[in-house]
Amino acid sequence: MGPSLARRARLPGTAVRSAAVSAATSPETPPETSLVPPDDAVAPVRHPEAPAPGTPLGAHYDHCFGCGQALPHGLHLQAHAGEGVSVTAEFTVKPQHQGAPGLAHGGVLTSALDETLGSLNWLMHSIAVTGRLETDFLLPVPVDTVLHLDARCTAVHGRKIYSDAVGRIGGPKGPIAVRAKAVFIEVKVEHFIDNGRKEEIEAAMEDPDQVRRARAFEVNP
Ligand SMILES: CCCCC/C=C\C/C=C\C/C=C\C/C=C\CCCC(=O)SCCNC(=O)CCNC(=O)[C@H](O)C(C)(C)COP(=O)(O)OP(=O)(O)OC[C@H]1O[C@@H](n2cnc3c(N)ncnc32)[C@H](O)[C@@H]1OP(=O)(O)O
Repeated sequence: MGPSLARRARLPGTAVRSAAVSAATSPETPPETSLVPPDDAVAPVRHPEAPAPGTPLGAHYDHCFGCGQALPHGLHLQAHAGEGVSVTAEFTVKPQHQGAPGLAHGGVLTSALDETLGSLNWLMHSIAVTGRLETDFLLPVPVDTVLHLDARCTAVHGRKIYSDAVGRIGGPKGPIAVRAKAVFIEVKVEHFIDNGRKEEIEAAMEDPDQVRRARAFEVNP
């Protein structure tokens, strides 16, 4: 075996001499938004027409990697409305979700958290995209495990929606294997229409169910 990368002699011309750039001060990257809501944030409000607790939320888009049924290798996550602005969801780790042998990939687990947190916005009839998401991985999650997810919205500040989630293994009351905090940013439906690839957007706009699902969230009371 050759020397480790740390001990290997540097190749000519590979030294990086540029000054350290702080993400917080670079004009190209705005500073990170804190995951802690500001003091003047308000409590989230459940929309009066939000589905009753226990109701399955269904997929927002059939080809969504998280909740869609059309992708064979997707997560096929099933979320249910909870009390207030909370949801529960289940995701079964499949062999195609492995990172290390027999264990779920961390990015896949983060996707499951992201999807669950994203579905909270439905209960407020708000369309929002993930702005920031931080995950803690506390236990390894083997293939075939059912991850029991529980998410709630904690605060809203302007277009920023603060939420957190945990994922338990060994049952809905089992130990926490993953947890996350997120800030979602409310957007108009045009966010998708203007930015999505043309062929998928056209197909979505030709699907009356998809248009209904997207438009239903546009008008807040
Ligand atoms: C008819 C066909 C329609 C088809 C549509 C189909 C279905 C639609 C329905 C529902 C689907 C909705 C979501 C999907 C649900 C679940 C999936 C999981 C969720 C995801 O996986 S989703 C993908 C990953 N996600 C992105 O792809 C975002 C990329 N990004 C951007 O598109 C922009 O970056 C954006 C829009 C985020 C902001 O841009 P912007 O210009 O609108 O915002 P702006 O600068 O005005 O900031 C306003 C305030 O947000 C703060 N802020 C801004 N950016 C932030 C950040 N990143 N983190 C934390 N805070 C942030 C500022 O600090 C300011 O805060 P303050 O007001 O306090 O100053």
